[in-house]
Amino acid sequence: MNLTGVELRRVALPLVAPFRTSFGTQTRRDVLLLRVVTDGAEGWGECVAMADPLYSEEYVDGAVDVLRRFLVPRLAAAGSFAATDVAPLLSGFHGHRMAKAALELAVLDAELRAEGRPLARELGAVRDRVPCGVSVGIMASVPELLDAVGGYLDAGYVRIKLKIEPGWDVEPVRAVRERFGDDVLLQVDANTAYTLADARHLARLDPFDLLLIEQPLPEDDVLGHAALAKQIRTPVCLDESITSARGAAAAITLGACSVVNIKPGRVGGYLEARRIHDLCVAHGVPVWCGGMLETGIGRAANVALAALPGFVLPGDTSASDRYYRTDVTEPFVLDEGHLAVPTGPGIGVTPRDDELAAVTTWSEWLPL
Ligand SMILES: CC(=O)N[C@@H](Cc1ccc2ccccc2c1)C(=O)O
Ligand SMILES: [Mg+2]
Repeated sequence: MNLTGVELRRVALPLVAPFRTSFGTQTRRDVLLLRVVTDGAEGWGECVAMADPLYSEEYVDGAVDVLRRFLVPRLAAAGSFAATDVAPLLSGFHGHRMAKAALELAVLDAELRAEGRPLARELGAVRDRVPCGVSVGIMASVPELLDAVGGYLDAGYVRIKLKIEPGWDVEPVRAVRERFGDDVLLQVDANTAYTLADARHLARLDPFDLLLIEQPLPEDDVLGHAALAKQIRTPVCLDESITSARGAAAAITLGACSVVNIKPGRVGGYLEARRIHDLCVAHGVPVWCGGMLETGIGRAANVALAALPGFVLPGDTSASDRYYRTDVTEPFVLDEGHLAVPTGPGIGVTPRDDELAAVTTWSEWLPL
């Protein structure tokens, strides 16, 4: 396949409600979308980086720069190539996994659309719909949290994830258990907010039968997570720490995690995400699909990935209206707690021109 050009496009989407985590409060999403034009078809990709480097070291302006100056020119110089060539072609550039993932997805989408093949089948999906969990932010009070959780359970979400941080952890978890009972699938996500010195405090979550505690310690503290896992009963799940299949193998071997949150953007793309899935399945480690408040473009690809056999826990593949009043694609709507896996060629969704124009803040065409 030959690339004829890449369009970089930033869209601004207000969130339906502020989303507070241990690294700050978000009220809008500044998303970088990619449209790749090839001799065969067009393809869409989404970069999950935030506007500010608060979740990871990547941020939107940096992704734009590295794509414009390094990643796209590298592909342009390669002449004809397949989607599986993208990661090797870009491997000389260190890091920038979210930018690389966006470009790889756009090329993969174009390639599959040209051949009329759905992404889900290409990745090895075994289901036509996936059960959906929801990520619930830190709230101003426990009553507000309980209202939010009640609303999501009424909407049909099959798993609740509570953002936690020091000072907002045991009490909200206890309140949710007391209000909604022991059968609700419940987990927490600290986004690196604790240290190993908090182990005894985190062990106070053990009585609440959580599915997992996600990324309690800093992303580079794999040994700390292995030590913590020996001091608490709640299974440790890693998110920010897992950036490649090699890193996943090391974390599992060291006993740093017994569950993995797979986010294609964080690990450099959907093909690396599938490699991590395969590796975790081989080790008997359950995986689930994380979320980065994607638009329908990234959401469609995540739902396809979440349909692979090793994704045995509900993911953060929530409906579009969890975050946005309107989406750039047809919205993903929860149906009995599930989202349907797109069946069309490629990612199976396409942005609506009117919606896209309404939320576009900037775009640039990179001719090749
Ligand atoms: C659904 C969920 O909790 N996602 C991330 C955290 C997160 C939270 C807020 C975000 C705001 C803008 C962009 C990315 C974001 C990611 C996580 O699992 O750790
Ligand atoms: Mg997380």
